[in-house]
This record gives sequence, C-alpha cells and structure tokens, in this order.
Amino acid sequence: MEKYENLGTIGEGSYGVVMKCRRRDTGEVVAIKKFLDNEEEDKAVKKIAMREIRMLKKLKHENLVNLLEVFRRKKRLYLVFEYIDFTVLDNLERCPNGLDEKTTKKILFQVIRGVEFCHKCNTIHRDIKPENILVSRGGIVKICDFGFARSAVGENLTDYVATRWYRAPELLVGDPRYGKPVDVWAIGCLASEILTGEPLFPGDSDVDQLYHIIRCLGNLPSKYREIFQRNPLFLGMRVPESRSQEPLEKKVHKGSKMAVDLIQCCLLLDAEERYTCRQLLEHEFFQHRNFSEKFTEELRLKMRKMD
Ligand SMILES: Oc1ccc(-c2ccc(-c3cc(Nc4ccc(CNC5CC5)cc4)n[nH]3)cc2)c(O)c1
Repeated sequence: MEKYENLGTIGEGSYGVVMKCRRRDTGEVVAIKKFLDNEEEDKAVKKIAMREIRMLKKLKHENLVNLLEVFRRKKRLYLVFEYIDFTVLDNLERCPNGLDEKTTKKILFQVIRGVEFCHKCNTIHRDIKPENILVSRGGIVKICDFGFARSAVGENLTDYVATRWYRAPELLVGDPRYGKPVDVWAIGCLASEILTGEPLFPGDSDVDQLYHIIRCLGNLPSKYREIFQRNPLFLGMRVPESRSQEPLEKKVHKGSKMAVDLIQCCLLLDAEERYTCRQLLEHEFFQHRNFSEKFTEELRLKMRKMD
C-alpha cells in the first residue's frame, strides 16, 4: 500500500472497506477495496473473496467499474478499481427534485447496458441502487459494488442482504428461485427515484415494503402469496393486501407516459413476466427519435476520447 496515498474511506463494501487513493508515482486516483485483516484466517471469507475476484475479472464492460489490479500485502488482499467522480446518490443530493428526463434517459440506458452484460455473463448484481451507480464528469455511467453479485446459475441464492427499498417481491416473500429479474425490478425503482428525487417504495420493514408495492401495483400473484404464507419469517402474519391504490403514474409524477411505461415494465409483479434488459433497451422510451442509436454513437466517441 506504500504505492498509494489514502484519501479517505468511500464505503463499506461486503467483507471490506473501500478507500479513495492516489497512486504516488502517476497521480492516478483509484478506489481500493481492502479485505478486513481478521477475515484472512476465515477460509469461508477467503473463498468469497476469490469468487468476487473471479467474477470481477470476467465482468469487463464500459458500463461496469473496472478492476485494475489485485495485490496482497502483509497477508491482506487489495482490489484496485477505477475511480469515478460521483454517484447517482450524489447527483440526487444536489438535485433533490430529481433529474430531467433527458439526463435520466442517458443514465438509465447505460445502467441497463451494464446490467444486460452482467446477465449475459450469468451474473446477478443484486444491489442496484443510487449509491452503486457511478457517473463521471463526462456523463459516463459505471455500475459498482458487486460485493453481493452472484452467479445466476447453480448457486443456492438464499443469502440475500441487499437494500430493502429496491428489493423485488419474489425476494421479499422469500422465493429462493429468484434470478436476473430482481435487477430489473431495482432498475425500475432506480428510474423513478432519479426522475422524482424520492425513493419509490421506502419500506421500513419487509412487510411494510410489500405494502408499499401492493398499494401501488396491486395484490401479489398467488404463487408469491403462497410462498409468503409458508415462510416461517412471516408466521402468523396475513399476506399484505391493499384496497387503496396509489397508481404508479401518480407516484412518478414527473415522468412522461413513455418513462412511466418503461418503469411499469420493470415493475411487473411476476418475475417471469418482467421485461429483460434487452426488452427494456428496445422500449419506445429509448427508441423514440432514434435516441438509442444516436446516444450509442455519442458514447463510443466519448470512450474513444478517454482512451
Ligand atoms: O466487489 C466490489 C468491491 C468494491 C467495488 C467498488 C469499486 C469501485 C468503487 C468506486 C467508487 C467511486 N467513486 C465514488 C464513490 C463514492 C462517492 C460518494 N460521494 C461522496 C459522498 C460525497 C463518490 C464517488 N469510484 N469507484 C466502489 C466500489 C466493486 O465495484 C466491487
């Protein structure tokens, strides 16, 4: 770590702390994740760290934060990533009423491209939220913190700890068969929050989270109600139901009809019906006035300038 000057902690990733650092010889600013030293002895955490590194090394895409280097120092493991200036959360703190639809569209387009790439690599991010979406001064968006990312195939996906407000209904009721659609749900919640400046479903418990969702989108599909009723965590509780409705178009008050429709497609209650990232990118919201093709070219030129 002598190679780097520590400029301060920027976050607590899973199993470690993430610091902003400057490389002494080149002046390059990076983000370094340091695995906690007492984890070294724990074989289980070493296995998790190795899985995280394997996953990060395969996830190379212009809209995913890039792992630059891995090194070990005094028995501690360090992951060196590129540093990007802001998070969407920073932008929303500067613009508490949300961002304009054009800026929102540019951010969402890049988030969905990044998540689509993860899904093509059979990886679920599992913690898409404003603080995990990085935005450079030039408007390039990169998703970070794959600390919770998991393979979408094979692994038992029951250990779920990601941020409640962006959690899909299948996760909240405890369906262990969840998959890639949980990231699409989170994208829908993110899209609304970027437009309005307010979290879409700010639940203060898992059951309250379900109430927020049901009040807006209607009652849960029967297959989720049955899982909820069998879940020992909800023993003795009734499946949340709601008669009063607060429709999505009212909650996403700033969005155009196309924007609300895109969010609606992300928030289909049944994960099997929910849009995929590819379907979202082909949605009228991104195809209208040829935005997708024009912006893709704009991004290509921006990336070329950065090289
Ligand atoms: O498994 C892992 C572990 C860690 C990461 C990770 C990689 C990179 C970053 C990162 C963060 C970052 N930039 C940044 C981070 C935090 C802020 C917060 N703004 C402060 C509040 C005013 C602003 C900018 N650049 N790069 C953060 C996390 C990762 O992507 C995967």
